[in-house]
Amino acid sequence: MFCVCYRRLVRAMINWRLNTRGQRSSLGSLSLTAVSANVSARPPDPSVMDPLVGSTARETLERVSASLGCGPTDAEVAAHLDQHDALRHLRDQFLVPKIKDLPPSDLSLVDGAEECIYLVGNSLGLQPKTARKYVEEELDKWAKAAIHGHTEGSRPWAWAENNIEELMANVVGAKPEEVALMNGLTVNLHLLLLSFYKPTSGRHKILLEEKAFPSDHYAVESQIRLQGLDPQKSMLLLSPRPGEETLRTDDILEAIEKEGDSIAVVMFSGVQYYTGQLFDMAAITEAGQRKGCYVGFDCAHAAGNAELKLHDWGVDFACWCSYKYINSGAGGLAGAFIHEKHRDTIQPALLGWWGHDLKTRFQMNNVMELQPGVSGFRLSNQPILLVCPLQASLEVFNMTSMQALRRKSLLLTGYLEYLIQHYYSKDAAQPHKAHVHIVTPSDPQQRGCQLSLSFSVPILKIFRELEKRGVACDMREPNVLRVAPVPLYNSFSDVHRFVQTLGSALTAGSQ
Ligand SMILES: Cc1ncc(COP(=O)(O)O)c(C=O)c1O
Ligand SMILES: Nc1c(O)cccc1C(=O)C[C@H](N)C(=O)O
Repeated sequence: MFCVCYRRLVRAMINWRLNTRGQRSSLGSLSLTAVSANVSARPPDPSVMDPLVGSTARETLERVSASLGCGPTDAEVAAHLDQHDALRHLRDQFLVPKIKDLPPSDLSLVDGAEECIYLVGNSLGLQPKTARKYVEEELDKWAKAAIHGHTEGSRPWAWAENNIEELMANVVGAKPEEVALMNGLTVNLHLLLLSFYKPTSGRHKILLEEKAFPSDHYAVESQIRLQGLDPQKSMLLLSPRPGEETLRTDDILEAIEKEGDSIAVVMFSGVQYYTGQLFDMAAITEAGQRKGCYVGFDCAHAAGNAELKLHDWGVDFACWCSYKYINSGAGGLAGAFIHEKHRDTIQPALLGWWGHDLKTRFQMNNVMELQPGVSGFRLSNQPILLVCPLQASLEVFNMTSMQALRRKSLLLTGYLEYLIQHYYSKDAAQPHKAHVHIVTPSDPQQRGCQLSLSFSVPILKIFRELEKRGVACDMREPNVLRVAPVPLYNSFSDVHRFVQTLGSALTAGSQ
């Protein structure tokens, strides 16, 4: 009985691979044609969209407004930038909630029929339109073919996640075999630390930011305890200089240089969740490895946001969730990366059958044939219902490139910064006027799309007033409002509407 099933499975795998090889390449060229058709119908104007051409976002905005005969803060500029945005069509791939459907909206203040101003893709990305279709396909398959779904259809459950690894690898700058899709982010961080954190008496520390995301902090703390060590002695927390809000790259590198001999693992975030600071991952990796440390990154806020080159930078390991910028839905399937240089040397501490070579996995002879690299870290079969929305989103990423998204992002976030500074900077002539301070670094190379804002008036009231007016953003204790215009689906008009709405919220919230 088993032999029959197993043979059928292997045959299905082989057939599937043979059939889809052709399909996938033709799909690839199809989608390319579709994208280039779109672009050629409405050619992008690089002098409008590329802030590098105009040097800075500010210069681009001033140039565009001069050509339109208006001021840089006028809504016409936003409309013009949207019109010339070569990625504009990607918004149509997502479901943007209407204001009336957001629970905190106050319909006496805003038109509920309008789309909300969604600036919280840094916490939960929007739903790709094809997500529901893909999930329904698998529910249908389960209903009609049940057990046969493991091997049948366009998304055989037994290896469905393998088929989207390449798409994910493109987003994080990795080779497909360096990426695994599995578990949640914190679970993956633990699995990776179990293999990379091998403390000795001399080299036992983990270096991380002082205000790392709580789950990362707890993961590191508990890994240190698991090794019988004291977090007080082995957890090295790096804070900004007194009076400063973000870390200087030089200070990070200096800490590594100074403490490196006792550091086992440098474990930073790619983009800091609270401040929005994008760390110089290449420089941190180089500095850490020069001192003999392993260097890993939590890319939760960097994946799908910044242009990552995990492979080229030689990062040892990384992990990320996929429900923020990668739009896979709450609790979506997370990612893990191990550089190919560790393919045969770094072993998983914990084993499960999904780490076994697919070709012989279902022979079930209890003799492990471990897949090399990160693939061997898989434990359980992957939840197909989580693979579906992730596939839907990665296919949208595949319609463009991280380079093109980043190019738009620089201008989009630069535009947000410009408008906030223009309207809401501290004004010595009006000391009682509420003002906004941008915590995120002003250097575009040191940030992704998020700006973290603090206020001269109580932040909670401002947040509530924004929410009433159809803005989705979030607040993080103690004192920032995070605003993230995501280049995949946000428009310049979203940013303009947000800044206008912020004016009303500041007035209402200051009373
Ligand atoms: C930086 C960072 N680390 C860890 C987590 C926790 O992720 P998860 O709950 O998916 O394990 C999050 C988000 O919730 C995060 O932003
Ligand atoms: N997953 C979340 C939840 O269920 C409730 C509140 C927040 C979250 C988040 O994912 C938070 C997110 N990682 C952040 O950067 O704040």
